[in-house]
Amino acid sequence: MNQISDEGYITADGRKIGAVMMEMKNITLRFGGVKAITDISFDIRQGEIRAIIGPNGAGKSSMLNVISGFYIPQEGEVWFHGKKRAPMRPFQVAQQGIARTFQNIALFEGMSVLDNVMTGRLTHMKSGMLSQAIWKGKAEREEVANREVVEKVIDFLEIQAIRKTPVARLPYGLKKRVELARALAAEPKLLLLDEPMAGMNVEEKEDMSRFILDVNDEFGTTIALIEHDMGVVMDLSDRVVVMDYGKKIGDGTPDEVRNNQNVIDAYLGVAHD
Ligand SMILES: Nc1ncnc2c1ncn2[C@@H]1O[C@H](COP(=O)(O)OP(=O)(O)OP(=O)(O)O)[C@@H](O)[C@H]1O
Repeated sequence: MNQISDEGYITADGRKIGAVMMEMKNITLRFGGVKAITDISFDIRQGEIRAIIGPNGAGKSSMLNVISGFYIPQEGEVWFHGKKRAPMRPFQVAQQGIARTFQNIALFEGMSVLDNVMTGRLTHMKSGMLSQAIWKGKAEREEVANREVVEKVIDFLEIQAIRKTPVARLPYGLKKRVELARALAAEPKLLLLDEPMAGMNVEEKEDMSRFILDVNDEFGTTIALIEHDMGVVMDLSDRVVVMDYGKKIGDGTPDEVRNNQNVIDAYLGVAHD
């Protein structure tokens, strides 16, 4: 990686990373007496794959929840595309182009893969029930356009064969892929992945890693992910934020983080899942 300038940097593998897309400034989040996040600042750049790592309870999911609007921090500011973000609800954050997957799969188990992925288009649907009744043509055109995006995502993630299958019948690894498909159907600018490889076998992890890299490469999607598998994190990410007990203890390229003594002491040097 070359030096980071305002415009961005070139990664070791030659990808062009752009300007800052999202900036977290001095974020503090409390749950009653528990401080989940203490005064953390970091940024995510256009086109980057950014990881957040740290031991259990470090505050990683809380941070992802702040980015996606599920939690409003008591202190600090969230900046997106150069503007300070007012406190907003998750659906408003989604409308700004931020989509996410969850640590525990959150799909509609009884619905087919196709219908689950279609729900990813909800933030793009402009026609309400009333206008659908009055302007049937417009609603139909919208439906066709939404279907096109969804079919493209289904092809891209190679899940055509299971498009009609109810999610409940799928093995775990495929469910995770369907969750990724639903998030991608929203055509996000920033994709948040909460432990995308958790519970997967080696082969499933390899598939998921490839899809994450392909999404970033093909659609230019910026990705922020939480992951415990260090091999995966170090392979996939351009830069890594390390959290411990709600504080930031490291931030840099995988190599910088790997050689950071605080990080080794708190996390990398000890056994973790
Ligand atoms: N909704 C909540 N109410 C109260 N405390 C919470 C809540 N969510 C998180 N916490 C606390 O905040 C701290 C950070 O939790 P968080 O889930 O963000 O950590 P994490 O790094 O994602 O952990 P893990 O790797 O185990 O998922 C923990 O002490 C946790 O108990």
